[in-house]
Amino acid sequence: MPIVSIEDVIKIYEGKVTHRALDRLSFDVEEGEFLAVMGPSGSGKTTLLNLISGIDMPTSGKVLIKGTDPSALRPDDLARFRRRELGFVFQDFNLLRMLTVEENIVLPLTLDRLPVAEMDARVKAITARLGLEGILHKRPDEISGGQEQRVAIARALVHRPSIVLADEPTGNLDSNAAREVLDLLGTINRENRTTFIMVTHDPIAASYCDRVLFIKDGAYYNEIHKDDRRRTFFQRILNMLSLLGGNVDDLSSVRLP
Ligand SMILES: Nc1ncnc2c1ncn2[C@@H]1O[C@H](COP(=O)(O)OP(=O)(O)OP(=O)(O)O)[C@@H](O)[C@H]1O
Repeated sequence: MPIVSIEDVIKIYEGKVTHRALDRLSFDVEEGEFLAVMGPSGSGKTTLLNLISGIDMPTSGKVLIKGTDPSALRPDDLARFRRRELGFVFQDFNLLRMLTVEENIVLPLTLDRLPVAEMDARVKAITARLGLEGILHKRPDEISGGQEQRVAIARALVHRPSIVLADEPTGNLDSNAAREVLDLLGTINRENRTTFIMVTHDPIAASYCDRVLFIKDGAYYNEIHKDDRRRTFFQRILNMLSLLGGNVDDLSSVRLP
């Protein structure tokens, strides 16, 4: 059974002007997959992540996460379901500036009222894994962007979610920090079999994934699967983006590092 199923989903925003942000979109994500979602600006990528995370509901069609329809859950159950099953990584890190690195990472566990010894053990394990031991008592303003994103990833993983949703996780990083973060996500994906769904505009970031799904005007456009070599996969992603058109950055300047 797929871990995420998007079944004929339509999302219409009602307002002064109604807007169909997703248009009969269907696809599955398999457990342990690392999926990138790409598409021009306004094609519905964030809307899709909001539906998967249960922040918003489809107008019609179904979103199933491990067979559960989040929109059918009561608010308390939905909150618990999101905390247990999902982790989130954002472009701007979303760390709490007043808290230390360690406090930011432990935060999701305090919401689940785990015993202190269990929380300590989990924070130790994840910070060792992500190489954050040396900065646990620093605050976000005292560390680099790449370190901030690693802290955000530790926070997303500390409660061992089955799915991590990442919205432009490398959008605010320089190319070296971006590569480190992508390598880290890839390692976690392989070793823990955590499923990743990553929205990105960046073909280099997408080339780290197993599959890239392209959407246009809220509808499925195409998808490509990784082959043996990242360089040729990257080139195929670029080709698809140029076919897709829309507001895609000047691709002629993009080169695989
Ligand atoms: N709350 C809302 N009310 C009305 N329209 C909305 C709302 N949120 C998004 N939209 C519209 O729905 C469409 C899809 O938006 P969405 O943010 O999902 O696109 P996106 O692919 O994530 O874009 P970007 O790459 O620029 O972040 C856009 O045309 C947007 O203007």
